[in-house]
Formats: sequence, structure tokens, C-alpha cells
Amino acid sequence: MVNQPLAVPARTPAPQAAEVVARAVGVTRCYGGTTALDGLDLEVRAGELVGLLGPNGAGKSTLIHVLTGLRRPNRGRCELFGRDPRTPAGRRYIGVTPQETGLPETLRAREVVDFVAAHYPAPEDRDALLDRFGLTDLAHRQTGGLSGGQKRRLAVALAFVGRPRLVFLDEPTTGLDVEARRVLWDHIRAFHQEGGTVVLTSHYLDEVEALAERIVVVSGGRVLADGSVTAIRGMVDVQRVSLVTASLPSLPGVIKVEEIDGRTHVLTRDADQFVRDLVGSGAPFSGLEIRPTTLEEAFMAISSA
Ligand SMILES: Nc1ncnc2c1ncn2[C@@H]1O[C@H](COP(=O)(O)OP(=O)(O)OP(=O)(O)O)[C@@H](O)[C@H]1O
Repeated sequence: MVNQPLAVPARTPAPQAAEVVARAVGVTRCYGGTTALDGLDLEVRAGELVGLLGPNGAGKSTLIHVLTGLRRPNRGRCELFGRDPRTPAGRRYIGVTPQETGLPETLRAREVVDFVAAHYPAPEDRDALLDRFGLTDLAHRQTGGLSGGQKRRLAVALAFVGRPRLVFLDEPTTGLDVEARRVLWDHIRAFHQEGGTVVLTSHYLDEVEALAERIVVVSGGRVLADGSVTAIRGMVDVQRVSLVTASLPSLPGVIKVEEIDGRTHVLTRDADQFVRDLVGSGAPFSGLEIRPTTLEEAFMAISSA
């Protein structure tokens, strides 16, 4: 495998007027010998819809944990609305759906909403909230008897109970069917259009593309790239050349080489030049195909660079 580092563009700054609602400054968080966050910096401004992308173990959930005050950084600091996230004043305007949620099994869905609502001074109307998330028919059901997708919908709805200004959604649609995902996307979009700020993680790239204005790529506990969907795409601007060859010579401009099902797949930023160099090398090959990468491939290219 040949890896070539990719330049990371500066993020287009958000409007100056927008308040920074969440901030991580030089945050390092270790679990024993594992460094989950490694001097990470991030600012989220009011009204942004930010998608955190990164491979398994990149540090996305840990970042949400430190930003929401559930974990303390070993080094660096976090702020929510300019305050320490570990204080009630800092957490007052946020809603969170963690990656894994333990719902009290014997409580009914509406009782869970009531329980969470009791923590806020002016919570959402329970029935309206349940309706918005398509949970009305499940309101009387004990949560222990709900399906995985139904529990997930309830867990996401709970993030909105306190009328938050900022929500953190850690893989909100994992386990949801297409229709349930669509309903949830609509709600996230509506919240954002009303001025709400959203930070979400997702392994569904179409989800991040469909929802987020800004993508922050996290890998190895650091911010690898930060920009609009278009900027992230432009940043990698990678093409996939696939061919059959017994031995690929070492050529310039190659970001990554993979062997899949007897074909050699090459990621490169200049497919034309790669093909010219390949022909010039005299190496025998057949079945040449060139196509643009998906965002997922682009993202993998960034991660492995
Ligand atoms: N409670 C914990 N104890 C020990 N190690 C942990 C703990 N939580 C996270 N880690 C480790 O920290 C690193 C970052 O994990 P984290 O869950 O933040 O990543 P992630 O990007 O959210 O991953 P995924 O996409 O798989 O959810 C991983 O190496 C993980 O194994």
C-alpha cells in the first residue's frame, strides 16, 4: 500500500456574529494506555449542523462525552455556552442522545418522557413530542418491550425534551429502517431551520451529506479535516482507477492501492497522469476502469493518508 499525505484545507469560518456554543481546546483524553483524544481543538457556532465522521475508535463518542461533561479531559478544556460542561449552568441548553442508551425497562415511553421533562424548566409538550417522532402509538408501551429501532427513536426524542439550543446525537439513526431515518432527518432539519445547533456522528455518509453543512473528520483523536461537504470532497478530489495487473509498478500520485477480487484498485488525484505513467512503465495490464470516488472512499483516503 502506498500512502501520500493530503493537504488539509482551512475551514470556511462561520459568520463572526455566531456565538461559540461548544468548544474543545487542546483536549486530550486517555483511557488507560489508549489515547482517545489527542490535543483536539473544535469550535461549534450557534446554528451550525456539524457532522463528525471518522472510523471506529476515532474518538467521536469520547469527544461528545467531554463536550457534554460526561468525561473530564486529561489535558485541555471544554466549554458549553462559555461555561464548564460539568456544571449544570453549562449543560442547561443541551440535549444528548448517546450511542448507547439504557432506558428503564418497566417505564412506559410517555413516563420516560415525563421523567426527563421534569429536569427542565420549560419542557416540550409530551404528546406533541411523541407525535413528532412517530411514537404516539407506543406511548403506553413499557420501553423494555420496544424494538431496537423504537427504543432508538425514543432515545433521540429525549434529546429534544428540554427545548435545547444544542443537541449532540451520537449515531442517531443506527438500527432504524429507511422510513424512520427519514422522519428523524426531517426533525433534525426542522430543529436546525428553527435555529438549533446540531452535532451528530454517523457512519452513514449519505446521512452526513444529507444533513450536515460542515463535516469534521476525526481520526486518531485529532481533527483531520474540517469543512463543507463540498470542501471535503474537493480536498480529496480522488479518482479510482481499477485494472487487472500481475504487478503494479511504483508510480507517483498514488494515494492508496488495494487488491479486491483479482483487480487492483488505485486511488489517485490525477487519473489521466496515472494512466500515462502506467502505460509509460510498460507494465502489462487489462480491464482499465476509471470512476470518481464516493465520499466514503474519499474519507477513507483522508483517514489512511
Ligand atoms: N470507556 C472506555 N474504556 C477504555 N477505552 C475506551 C473507552 N471508551 C473509548 N475507549 C477507546 O477510546 C478510543 C476512542 O473510542 P470512541 O468510542 O471515542 O471512538 P468512536 O469514534 O466513537 O468509535 P465508533 O465509531 O466505533 O463509535 C477507542 O480506542 C476506544 O477503544
